[in-house]
Amino acid sequence: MSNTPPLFVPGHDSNLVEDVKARIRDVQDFPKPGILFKDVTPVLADPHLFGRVVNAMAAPFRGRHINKVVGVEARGFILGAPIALALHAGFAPARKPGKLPYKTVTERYALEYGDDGLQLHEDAVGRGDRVLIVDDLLATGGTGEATARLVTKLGAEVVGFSVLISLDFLPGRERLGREKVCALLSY
Ligand SMILES: O=P(O)(O)OC[C@H]1O[C@H](OP(=O)(O)OP(=O)(O)O)[C@H](O)[C@@H]1O
Ligand SMILES: Nc1ncnc2[nH]cnc12
Repeated sequence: MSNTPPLFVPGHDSNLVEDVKARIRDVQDFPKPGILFKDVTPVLADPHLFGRVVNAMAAPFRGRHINKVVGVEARGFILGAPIALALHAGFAPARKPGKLPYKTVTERYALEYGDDGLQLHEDAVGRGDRVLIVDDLLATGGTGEATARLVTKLGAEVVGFSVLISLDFLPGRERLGREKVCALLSY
C-alpha cells in the first residue's frame, strides 16, 4: 500500500488556496514590460498539489452533465485534460491558428499582451454538447470569450469556465458572466 493521497477525491480541501498561492511564481516584465506574469509551473511540478487543483477545478461542475471539456492552448491543455477525465467528459483542444489538422472554425481576440486567434475542429463539439472551458488564468477575458464563440458557433452550450487564477483587476470575469466563472484563486 502506498501513502500517496489519491487524486480526484471529492470534498472540501480547506488549505488549497493558501497552498497554491504559496507556489505561484510572479515573474516581472514577462513577456512584455509592465506585465506581472503568474507562473503556475511550480504547482504542476508537485503531483499531490496538481491533483488537488484538478479535483477542485472539476468539483463545481460535477453533476452538471458536462460531456466535453475544451482546453485552451497551451496551459489550458495541462489542466483541461485531467479535468475532463475527472468529469468523465471528452476533451477538445482549442488551438492557435494553423495547428489543427482537420477542418476548423476560427475566432480572433485581444490579449493582456497582444492579440491572437483560436481554432476548434469543426466536429470537436456540436449540438447537444454541454461544454466546460478550462484555462489556467483569466485576465481580460478575450481568450475565454473567443473560445465560447467557437463553441456556440458549432451549436454547443457553454455551461461554464473553470480557471485556476482570475486577475480580478481586469474585466475577464464580468466579460464572461460572473455566474459562469469558477476561479480557484483571484488577485
Ligand atoms: O483573459 P485573457 O486576457 O485573454 O488572457 C488569458 C490567456 O492568456 C494566457 O495564454 P497565452 O495566450 O499567453 O498562451 P499560452 O498558454 O500558450 O502561454 C493564459 O493561459 C490564457 O489563455
Ligand atoms: N499576467 C498573466 N500571467 C500569466 N498568464 C497571463 N495571461 C494573461 N495575462 C497573464
